[in-house]
Formats: sequence, C-alpha cells, structure tokens
Amino acid sequence: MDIASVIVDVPAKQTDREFDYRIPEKWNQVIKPGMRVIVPFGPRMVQGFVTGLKAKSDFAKLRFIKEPMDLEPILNDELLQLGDWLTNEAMCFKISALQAMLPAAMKAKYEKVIKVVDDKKDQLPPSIQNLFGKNDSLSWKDVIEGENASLVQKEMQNGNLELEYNVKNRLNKKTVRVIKSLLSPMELKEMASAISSHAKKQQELLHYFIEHQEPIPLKDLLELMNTSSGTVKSLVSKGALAEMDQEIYRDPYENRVFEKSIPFTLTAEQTAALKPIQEKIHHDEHDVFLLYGVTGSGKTEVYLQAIASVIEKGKEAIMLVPEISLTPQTVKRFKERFGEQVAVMHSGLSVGEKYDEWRKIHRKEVKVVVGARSAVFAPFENLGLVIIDEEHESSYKQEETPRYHARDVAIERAKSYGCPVILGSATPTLESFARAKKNVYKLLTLSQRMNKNALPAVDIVDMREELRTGNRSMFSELLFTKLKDRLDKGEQTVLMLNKRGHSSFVMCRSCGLVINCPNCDISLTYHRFNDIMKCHYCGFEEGMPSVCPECESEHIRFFGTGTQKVEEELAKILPEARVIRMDVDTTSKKGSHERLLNAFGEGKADILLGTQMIAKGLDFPNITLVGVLSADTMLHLPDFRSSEKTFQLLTQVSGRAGRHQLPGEVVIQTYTPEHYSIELSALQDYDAFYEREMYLRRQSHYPPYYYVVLITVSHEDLMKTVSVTEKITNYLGSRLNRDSVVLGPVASPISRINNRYRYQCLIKYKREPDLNQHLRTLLEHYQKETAQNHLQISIDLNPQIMM
Ligand SMILES: Nc1ncnc2c1ncn2[C@@H]1O[C@H](COP(=O)(O)OP(=O)(O)OP(=O)(O)O)[C@@H](O)[C@H]1O
Ligand SMILES: [Zn+2]
Ligand SMILES: [Zn+2]
Repeated sequence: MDIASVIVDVPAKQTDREFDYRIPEKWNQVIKPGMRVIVPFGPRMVQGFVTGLKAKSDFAKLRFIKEPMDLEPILNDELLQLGDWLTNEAMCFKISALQAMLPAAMKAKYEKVIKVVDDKKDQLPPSIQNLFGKNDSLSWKDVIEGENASLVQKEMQNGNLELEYNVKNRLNKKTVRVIKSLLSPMELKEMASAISSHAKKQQELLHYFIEHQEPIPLKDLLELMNTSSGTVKSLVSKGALAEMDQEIYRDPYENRVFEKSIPFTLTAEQTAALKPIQEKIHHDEHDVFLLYGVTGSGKTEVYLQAIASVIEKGKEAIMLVPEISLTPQTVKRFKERFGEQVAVMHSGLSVGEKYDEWRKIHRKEVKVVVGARSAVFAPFENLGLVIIDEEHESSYKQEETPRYHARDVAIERAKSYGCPVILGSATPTLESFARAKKNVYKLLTLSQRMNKNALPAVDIVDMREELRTGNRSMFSELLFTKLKDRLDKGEQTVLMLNKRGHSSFVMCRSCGLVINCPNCDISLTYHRFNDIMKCHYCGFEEGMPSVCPECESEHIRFFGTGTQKVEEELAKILPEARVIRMDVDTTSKKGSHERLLNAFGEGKADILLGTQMIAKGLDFPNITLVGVLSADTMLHLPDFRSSEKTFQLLTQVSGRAGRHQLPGEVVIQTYTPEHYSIELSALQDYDAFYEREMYLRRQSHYPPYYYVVLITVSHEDLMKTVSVTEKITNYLGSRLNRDSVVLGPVASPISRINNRYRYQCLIKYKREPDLNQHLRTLLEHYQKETAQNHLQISIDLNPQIMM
C-alpha cells in the first residue's frame, strides 16, 4: 500500500479527481487517509488531501509525495465521505468541499520562490550570486519589487534560475517556554548534595523540582524562585533540567469564571418534548425533530438536557446557533452547564483562536461545540446529537462555494452516526414545518412561555395616518408615549430598525438624483461617521459632494433612517434617555458586541437601539417594551420569502419583551399595516401565517411545493451576459419535464456589481432526477470561459437569497 490517492489544491475542472502518488519509504507507515500532504503538481508544489491508499496504480510513472503536512489524519473517514456527498450536493469541486470542513488557519498559503537550477550557480552573474548569498532560494516578491527583477528574469530565460512554489503551513501554534526536570527526585537529591552549597540558587531550584515533577513555564519559575535564567541554564547544561516549548491554547474565555448551573426541573411540556429525543439518543437511532416553541418557552433548557444525556453516553454534541445570536449570553449558558467540555466557534474569534478551538475537538478534549454554521463540520468521531437553534435563519446557508445548508449537512452526518437532529424555532421555515406535518420530521411543541405570561401585547401603528395628522417624526405618538412611560418607570426598551432592504442613500432634493455606485447598479450608502458614501457590494467609496453632480444644486442630502439618525432624533425628543446603539459600526471591534450587551444588561442604558442583530437571543428581565421602527422594509424585496422573513423577524423581536416577571408590550410601526405578515405577527399566530403563506406558495409554484435553482450569469459585456443566460434557459427548457418551470433570462435584482452585468435564470421543479447532470454539462460547456474568469456562472441549489 505505498500509493496514495490525492485530491490536489487546484480548484479546476481538469484537476477535480484523485491523482496517484507514491509514498516515500520513510513515510510508508505514517501517511494515512485524511492527512494533508505536499505533492509536486506540474512545476509547482501544492497541498493535497490523501483520500485513500492502494497497492497498485493504473499509471506506470508516479511522482513521489514530497512530505506530509500532518502527523495524524485531520479528516476522519466519515468526513471524507461527507466530502463526496457535499461535492455532489453543492455542485462544487472536491477540494472546495474538503477545505470547507477545516478552519481557515489550515488553508495552505503558497509562496513563489526563485531557485538556482542544479549546478548552474557558477553561470550566474556575480550580482545575482550575491543576491542569493548563503540562501538557496529568493522570495519572488522581494525580487520583483527589487532592482534586479529584469536581470533575474533574463537568467530564468537562460535556464539558470527557476521558479518554484512552496507550500507554507499557516498553522501557528502558540507555545510557551517551559522547564522540566529530566531526573527523578532521588537523582535530583543526589545532584543537590554533589554541587557546592554556595550555589544557593541552584540548590533552591533543584529542591523545587524534587517537590514538583510537572513542567513549569520559565517565566513563572524565575518569578517564583526569584532567580535568573543563568541559574536555570547551568542546571540545563548539567543535564538536570530541560528547556522546551509547550503548546498552549489561545482561549478567548480564559479569564472568565463560569458558575456551574444546575438543570431546571422541566415543565410538563418540556418533559414531553425531551422524552422522544432521549429515546433516540438512548437507542442510537437517527431521526429529525422539529422543536416548535414560542419565544421564551424554554427550548434552550431542552437542548441542554438532551446534550447532557449525550455526554452521559460518552458521545458528543454539536450545537449550532446563528452567528448574530451567538452572543456571550448564549455561550455562557452552555459554559455554565458543561464547563471545560465546551468549545466555541464563531467569526468573532481570531484565526488562531478558531484553530485552537478546532484542535480541542480534534483531540477529543471537549464534548460539545457551540458554534455558527461551519461548526457543523466539527471533527467529532462519536457524534450523538446535532441541534440547530433558530433553524429558520438564512445564515445557515453558505452564500459562497460550496453553497451548503447546515441543516442538510447536519442530517447527513446524523444519519451516518445513527443519532438525532433537533431543529428548533418559534417560527420554523415553511419547508421544515411542512415536513413535520407530513411526519418526515417529528413535531415537538412548546406552546407556553416559561413565566406562563401571555406573549406581549402588540400594537400596530399606521405611519401614513401619523403623517396625515401632522407627525413627521420617525416615532409615532403611541411609541413616544410608551417610551416616555418606561423611562419614568426605569424599565428598558429595545428599538429595532429593520435596515435590510434600504439604508441611508444620498439624494438631490432639486432634481431627484440618487447617487449610485459607478461600478454597480445600487445606490451608495451614506456613513455619517466619516462623512463618506460607500458601496456595500464592491467597496467603492467617495466623499459626500457639496453640490449635486447633476444640477449643481446645494440641496443634496442623505435620506433614510440609519441607526445614527434615530439616535440623534432620540437625543432631541428624549434627552434624558441613555441609549446604547448596536449596529455594524459600533460592533466591528472585537468584544464590543459583548461590552454593549453587558452594559445594557447591567442597566447602564434605558434604550437598546439596533439593527437585526438585537432581535435574537436577548433575555433580560427588565425589557418591557419593544419598538419596531419600520416593519415593512423587507417586504418589498424581490424575494419569494420576503413575507416569511418579515413574519419571522417581527415575531423574534417581539419575543424579547416580558420574558420574566414584568409583562411586555410591542409597538410595530409600518406603512402597510394590512399586510398579512404584519397582522399575523402582531397576533403571534404562526399557524395562520403558515396556512396563508403555503397557499400562496402553492399558487406560485415555490418551495416547499417546488424546488428552486437560481443560475446567475455575469460578464463585463451586457450582450454576452444576456446571450449566455438565454442559451442556458433554452438548453434547460428543452430538457426538463413539462411541469417544471424555467424562467429567464431576466436581469438580477442587482443588475450590475463591480462592472459586471448580472442576469439570471430561475428553475422551479418537483422532480428532476437528471438536473444535476444537466447543470454539470452546462458548466463544462462554458468551462473554458469561466476558467479565465471573463464569464461567471453561479448555480445556487435551494437559494436563500434571490439577489
Ligand atoms: N424548567 C424551567 N424552570 C425554570 N426556568 C426555566 C426552565 N426552562 C427555562 N427556564 C428559563 O426561562 C427563560 C426562557 O427560556 P429559554 O431562553 O430557554 O427559552 P427559548 O425558547 O430558548 O427562548 P428564545 O427562543 O426566545 O430565545 C430563561 O430565562 C430560562 O432560564
Ligand atoms: Zn440635482
Ligand atoms: Zn459598487
């Protein structure tokens, strides 16, 4: 078995298969499937994943693996198989699927270097020889930026120098210098009596190690013994002690003490929900549960106790939480229950911290991982449960290659381990709820809030009416009165500004011009903080103009209600209120999210003002009022899920009020109070919403009745974009079933990004067993053009975002 099948890190059609390499003898016993290796590929060195070993190859001449990058497999057999499944499911290259399962720190970095061709050194001009000095390679970057670039180039043409690619392992394990004793206490004693009693410090050190056998960080030792490194060195040279580097973890929660929490006695509803889950855990059986529980009904406690059963069985659990509700408060609840057994993975961690958390899982030092989407790939080998909280969140779908949905990955993994999956939500997706109704998923219901209080009372305010009665402020009379009332009572308010869909744009009041990005068909967003306008799609930015570029009028301003603007207005109408603002601007610094929430939790502010990020997971007893400033901004997005998303968001944010003793109230301001998603969210009537929305979906052939695929074509040339999209539409139209729908070509909702035009084709179908094959054929057909990046074709199976 000295031949390895390797998937190389070259994401392209031609290389999307296994290549055979010979294993050098010295690594014959070392290299195993699931390890990364460095292999020669064409003229360069690339990273690859060993997927299997074999004794024979169909190819006569094989190249050798250069070296292993790992000493033990980083992907277990199950994950390797999952890679095959993912490749197919997300229609991506195998290498992209494998890499998606690993933390960013493990992605290879390639470095171009220049080397002297064997024994050609003498042929090089002296200036170049000097450049090399004692090194046998030069960094390509240094050379092309230096003065000798053309000289080097000439020698490359002469065949005296060559270009090579090195794979750099980016892993930076953090280490600390430690001192340990090499001798037994007996031997140390002997040595102590042998050395001069005048060497007092050395004596003390020896005595320390007679008492303590475990290694101690050098720094701590010097401090403790009040001695110098010289003393330590002399004992090292005598062979009594050794210096070494010990690996340590960067622990983002290192300075935090978590008080142990004990499980609550469950309510009858909670017990009834937990029981069938525990049965599956107990019998090692796969099943999918939909835990449908209103906000504040104690879903998290059910998760915690299910996880406890899994740990008791000696198995492991994955707990997925959407990125924006992966708040310190959430993490705390798991750390308090399971302490050191919990690893946490979310985007707020540095690359190094994420890698360290990943290693804790890989080395089986933890039993539970709490994390955002990618934690579904946690390298556990004895998985006993996967939980997806807020299963309706669209962030569970990755919007770049590989375009996977964490729910599908979770179910796939759970099947191979024979363990249950819990999907939890107060507002499940229509897809999941429909499956639960058909008993594909087992429905578990928590219908009551923990405090037995009614859900908060909701008032809908028609903002058109407000305008008619002369109120031009962004706060309705009702919301203002209630805000003032809470302020007087010393209770807290959450104010949400639903920003998705529109933001502050710059418009000329004289001619109506809206300033757009020069590269994209989308308006620039005004950032008051540094007085600039920014494009959120391509990053373009420019200063705010003082006159209109079109008509030179001075009446050019920004419009829309950004959180900053709301904050200013609050300061005017309620100057005594203390406000904490949470949005991308105030939370971009590491740890700021947590600091703001803590401050609010400690009562340091009366109002928490923010975007979507405050809608979820908050559980503070003193919040008795929730205000939604603009409920409908999402309703008008060109997306068949816009009603569903509006309903979910309004229900979630309303659920923040009155979760403990004090009753809660909600005020929703809207320009379309008659829309069913707003009316029904005010009544907190998920079932009615479900019926209504299902009816519409059936009418318009959308999920869950039909599956949807979105193909987006982009190119710098408009005609080309349209014609390719048209060909694709025709091709599929002629091959798919008659009851499938192929729509297109139409311009994408954002019809140009970064100077590339965008057109789309939408497929709706019920059953198309050969669809993936047709799509692959299409991609192959355009493969030459897409490889050069002139043409981009993205295929999104079950898209969550229709832009
Ligand atoms: N069995 C129980 N006995 C007493 N208190 C409980 C029990 N279960 C949960 N709680 C408490 O009730 C509150 C609400 O529970 P929890 O946060 O788990 O609800 P949830 O359904 O996960 O909420 P949401 O989805 O709205 O975030 C919490 O403060 C929790 O500590
Ligand atoms: Zn103008
Ligand atoms: Zn742009």
